[in-house]
Amino acid sequence: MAKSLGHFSSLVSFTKTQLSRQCARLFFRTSVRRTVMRAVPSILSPKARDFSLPNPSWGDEMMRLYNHYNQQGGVDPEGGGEQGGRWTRLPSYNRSLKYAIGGVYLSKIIQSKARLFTRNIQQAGAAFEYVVFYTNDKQRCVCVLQAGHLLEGPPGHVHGGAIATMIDTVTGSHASLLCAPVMTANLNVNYRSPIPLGSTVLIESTLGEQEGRKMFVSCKISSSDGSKLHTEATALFVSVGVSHLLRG
Ligand SMILES: CCCCCCCC(=O)SCCNC(=O)CCNC(=O)[C@H](O)C(C)(C)COP(=O)(O)OP(=O)(O)OC[C@H]1O[C@@H](n2cnc3c(N)ncnc32)[C@H](O)[C@@H]1OP(=O)(O)O
Repeated sequence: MAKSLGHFSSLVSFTKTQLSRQCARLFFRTSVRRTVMRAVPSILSPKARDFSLPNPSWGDEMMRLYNHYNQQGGVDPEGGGEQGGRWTRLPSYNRSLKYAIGGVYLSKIIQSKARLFTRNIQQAGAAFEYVVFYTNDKQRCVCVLQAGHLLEGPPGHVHGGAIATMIDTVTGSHASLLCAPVMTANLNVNYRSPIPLGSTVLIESTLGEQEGRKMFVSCKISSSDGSKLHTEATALFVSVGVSHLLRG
């Protein structure tokens, strides 16, 4: 009896060892497969996430203005006419590199941890929620911005640096539509009235003179109903070669 029990326990321990080896192999195989299956689409995927699409953090005013500009054939509220009167949404990625051909792949190779300043907060609605639209003739852009609680400067209001960041982003995106890549050479900001934290505002960018590689762009931020002027700015962008960016 004791002998047969001994046989039984050694059989159990043998089976256990075999089983654990099999399990380990299986686990290794499935986890490797899982890792590869997860990595492959992200490496091969030609699509980058577009951050300018609505998410649940967008409030009523943000959604109302998004729908207003996003409507097919939505017209310019200031009556820009047939040519400049229709708005097209500009996609927005977490690296400007992703706008380039093959940029999704390049962003995995070049400084893969780098992220666009305005698109690097994980929590939706906590910082910059925005969408940019441009007119067909590319003379004007409008950005609908919902300023989240992490952008505080003076109590209850948006930080001046965050405002300048959004002006640089909108005017820079505008200039890039016409002649990418560009770099900001000069930015002048006049703060006229504070922007309440959590509010939705309109950032309007208008193309000014173009002189060779130089592009002058003006910009204003107003309350979503247009009744209050918050900020005015002018910016100069200089178009640069890719080598200028790589030179650092
Ligand atoms: C999708 C998200 C978009 C976000 C967009 C964000 C854009 C950014 O924030 S870029 C980052 C901040 N900017 C920088 O770091 C730029 C640093 N500066 C530079 O790299 C260079 O000085 C640069 C590219 C601006 C100009 O250099 P370079 O290409 O050698 O041009 P350069 O020959 O000096 O000047 C070209 C013209 O611009 C004029 N210019 C250059 N800088 C300035 C300036 N600060 N003020 C006025 N004019 C200027 C020059 O006088 C010259 O004019 P002209 O042709 O009439 O003689």
